[in-house]
Amino acid sequence: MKIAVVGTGYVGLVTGTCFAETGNQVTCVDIDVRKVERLQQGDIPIYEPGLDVLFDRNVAEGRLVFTTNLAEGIKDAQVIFLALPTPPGEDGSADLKYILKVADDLGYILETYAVIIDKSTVPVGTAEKVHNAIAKNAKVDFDVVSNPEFLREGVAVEDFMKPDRVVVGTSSEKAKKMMEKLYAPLVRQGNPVIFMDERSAEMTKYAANSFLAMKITFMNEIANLCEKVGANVDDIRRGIGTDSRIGKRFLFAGIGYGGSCFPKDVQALAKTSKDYNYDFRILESVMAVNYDQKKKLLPMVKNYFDGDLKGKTVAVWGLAFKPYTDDIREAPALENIEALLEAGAKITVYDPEAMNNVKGILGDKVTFCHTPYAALDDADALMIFTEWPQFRTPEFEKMGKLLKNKVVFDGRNLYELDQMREMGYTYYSIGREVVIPA
Ligand SMILES: NC(=O)C1=CN([C@@H]2O[C@H](COP(=O)(O)OP(=O)(O)OC[C@H]3O[C@@H](n4cnc5c(N)ncnc54)[C@H](O)[C@@H]3O)[C@@H](O)[C@H]2O)C=CC1
Ligand SMILES: O=C(O)[C@H]1O[C@H](OP(=O)(O)OP(=O)(O)OC[C@H]2O[C@@H](n3ccc(=O)[nH]c3=O)[C@H](O)[C@@H]2O)[C@H](O)[C@@H](O)[C@@H]1O
Repeated sequence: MKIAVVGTGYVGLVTGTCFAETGNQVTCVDIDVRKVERLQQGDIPIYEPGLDVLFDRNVAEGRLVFTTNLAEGIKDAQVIFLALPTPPGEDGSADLKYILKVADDLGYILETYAVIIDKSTVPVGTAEKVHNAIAKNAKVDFDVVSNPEFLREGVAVEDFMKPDRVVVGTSSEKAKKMMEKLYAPLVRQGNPVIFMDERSAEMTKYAANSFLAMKITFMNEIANLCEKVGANVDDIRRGIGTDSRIGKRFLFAGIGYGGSCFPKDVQALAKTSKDYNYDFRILESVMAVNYDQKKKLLPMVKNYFDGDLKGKTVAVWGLAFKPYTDDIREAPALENIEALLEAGAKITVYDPEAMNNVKGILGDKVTFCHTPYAALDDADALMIFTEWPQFRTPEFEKMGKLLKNKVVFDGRNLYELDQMREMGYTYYSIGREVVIPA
């Protein structure tokens, strides 16, 4: 099939590359001239494990090309994906200006029937808005389909190629046939496509992200209670996750959810509820709890230093909002670093992938280090915000020699309590007893 993908951010690039990999001819369009130049030179602007191999192969074999020209990019395309940003507007609703602008342009330039696919996360009713925006000027027949994306950063290729499910919202038989053909290679491998109407598909995406955010938040609240009652949240996770009705995944208590999607999507669903005069109380709680959770370790650090962080050096491990990505959008580490700087602390940081992205924001306000151990040298404490695998089994003796105080504030529960006790560390984590050396 001939496919156009408009927007080559995370989702656009993965969508385009994966559909090229399944034998389609894909043109990716972006207005960011520098990004397109980089892509044309074979340089991927994001860090996403496994994407490079597919990208290189499909570029080399001519199935994946890039342009800044929308008319050129969509020419003869049977399907046109819109993988454009939907950032939160001032009132929390998803801002549709990027999508509606492209929809408007498409009306003028569509030359043959095409299925326009909303891949972005968009509120209920958007397919209709996109349809109307195109229809204003369209001279040919077209359909608008909702096909939300469920991939996770860091495992995006795997999620895209072997999805738990593909959701397609359409009321057009013609578009349905096209979507069946498009996803046939995935269906043949046993990955189901679930068809429904457009509004239900749009809601499915928000329901999925909000449910997962709620699941994490529930565990964070259990963790906070565990600290008070003297229980261990990791045991609770194992104890309830084995119940197949609950499931093992997304039960890890921590420093709050971040990233470019959960925070904005929970907020957007709350706004949709308000617009329809529905008081979605759970969502309000999820947002409030997560706001506090992100700053949870700060009082512990302040308390440890008797309320005064002036002149103290805090080493930070992990900047990305989660491992296997360089994405720092809504990353808990950033908020914490800003607060620590404000309190007068000095910061040394290490992250295997995200430091370049943070340099543009924090500049020389923090010291960027080339190894996790370099960040510890002469630091007064260590804080951990991202569970990169390399932080899981560090050389504790070496760490103890580099740190001025053997104290760790761990937002991801990476270490066993007994292990830290034996090593003589003071160890604060989430939803577990504080380890204080005898
Ligand atoms: N990042 C993720 O893991 C996931 C994101 N989503 C959703 O997918 C959508 C896109 O997200 P990301 O890929 O992260 O966004 P992004 O912000 O990384 O990329 C969007 C791209 O669109 C381009 N763009 C903006 N206006 C344009 C125009 N008029 N013509 C052509 N290109 C234009 C930008 O230059 C940028 O390269 C959002 O709605 C998001 O909620 C859904 C699932 C996963
Ligand atoms: O709409 C989106 O953009 C995507 O949002 C999330 O994917 P992503 O943001 O890449 O990352 P997740 O792995 O879901 O993690 C989100 C946040 O939750 C946190 N988290 C996750 C799991 C957990 O058990 N505990 C926990 O605190 C992570 O640390 C991270 O900050 C969803 O998992 C994807 O299905 C969805 O497509």
